[in-house]
Amino acid sequence: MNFVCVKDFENHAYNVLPKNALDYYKSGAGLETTLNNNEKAFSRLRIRPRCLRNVSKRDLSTTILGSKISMPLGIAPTAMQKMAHPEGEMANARAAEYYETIFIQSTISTSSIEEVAEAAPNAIKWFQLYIYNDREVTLGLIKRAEKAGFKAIVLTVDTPFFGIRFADMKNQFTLPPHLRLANFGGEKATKINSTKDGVSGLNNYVNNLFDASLTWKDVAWLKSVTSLPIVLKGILTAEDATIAADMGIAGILVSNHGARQVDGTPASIEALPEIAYAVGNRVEIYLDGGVRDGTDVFKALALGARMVFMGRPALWGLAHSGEEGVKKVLNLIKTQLDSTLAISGCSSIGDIKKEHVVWDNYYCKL
Ligand SMILES: Cc1cc2nc3c(=O)[nH]c(=O)nc-3n(C[C@H](O)[C@H](O)[C@H](O)COP(=O)(O)O)c2cc1C
Ligand SMILES: CCCCCCC(=O)C(=O)O
Repeated sequence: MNFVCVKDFENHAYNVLPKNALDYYKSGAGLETTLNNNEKAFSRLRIRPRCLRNVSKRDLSTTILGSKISMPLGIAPTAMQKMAHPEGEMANARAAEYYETIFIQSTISTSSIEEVAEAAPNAIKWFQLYIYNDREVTLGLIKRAEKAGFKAIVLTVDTPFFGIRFADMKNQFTLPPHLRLANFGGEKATKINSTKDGVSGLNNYVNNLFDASLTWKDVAWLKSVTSLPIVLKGILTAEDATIAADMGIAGILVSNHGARQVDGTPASIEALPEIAYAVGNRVEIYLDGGVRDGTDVFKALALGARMVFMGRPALWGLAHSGEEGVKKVLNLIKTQLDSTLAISGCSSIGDIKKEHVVWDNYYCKL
């Protein structure tokens, strides 16, 4: 079968992944209203194409935190990728390396920081950080990422407590026994299990080991212990974006965590405009959540994002054929973005302007 869009890879993954893994990957929090809305909200945006603009030569490259990338689409951090393919994070990072874009490695990886660095030495790698109650463990992760050549620390700020995900509770999610969280030794590497009906092993792990007392003081602490630029992932309001910008944070990743934390938050693309308006000239802004097509990338850029990331689509690519599958997914979206640029009258990423996109009610008012 010819796979021509992300949905084809998603459908394939639904047929091949074991239930425990598939449910974990695909679920959102609670009733999954926000999960559906993450994708649907993109379809409430309309592109206003401009014509007769000589688009015979086009360039999708841009710069992010000083690094040149070939297109404004990267790979978001997702945990436990070896449940999708035996090479997990290493395959994903290699695909990002091939397409000269950014790979964000999760703290909760089934390949270690060092394994990913060795597998994809030339990829632009960022490290996603969860702050553990044990600050020495946290500091150890930061120092290892610095040593391994990672270019930024992405602090996830939307997970002080773990989201309620019905399927993981029903499945009593447990990490398959042949896998471990490769950045750790001891119980932090393996103790994702559940012994109680209706309880997910993930909630046990996070609610026991992650620091739920985090405040902006801890962001200042992080700034004081690393020389790497810091990106805050999970900001959804202008107020928090303003605090981050005032603190000199390098980047904000507008995200609702793939709608996995609390149902009822806005779609990421709905939250983007107020953040871009508040701090867009002071800090780099990125977005993830529901990006499934090149037109989504175009819309997010028009509304103020400098680049976007995808989470689940890369997992569906991994489940299809590892590194090659992720490359195919990246290539599909890249081709769609190139086509959108051309047909909208843009030759470069810098040509995408906010006037290129409006919310659907714009047309009802005319
Ligand atoms: C299976 C899965 C695991 C995830 N694990 C992490 C993680 O370890 N750290 C993190 O900051 N975000 C994590 N996320 C959230 C993603 O980084 C990202 O915000 C989200 O997947 C984007 O939405 P999308 O899947 O619609 O592209 C995870 C998301 C999924 C689907
Ligand atoms: C074993 C703990 C899972 C940690 C968090 C992974 C994640 O962020 C997710 O959304 O799932």
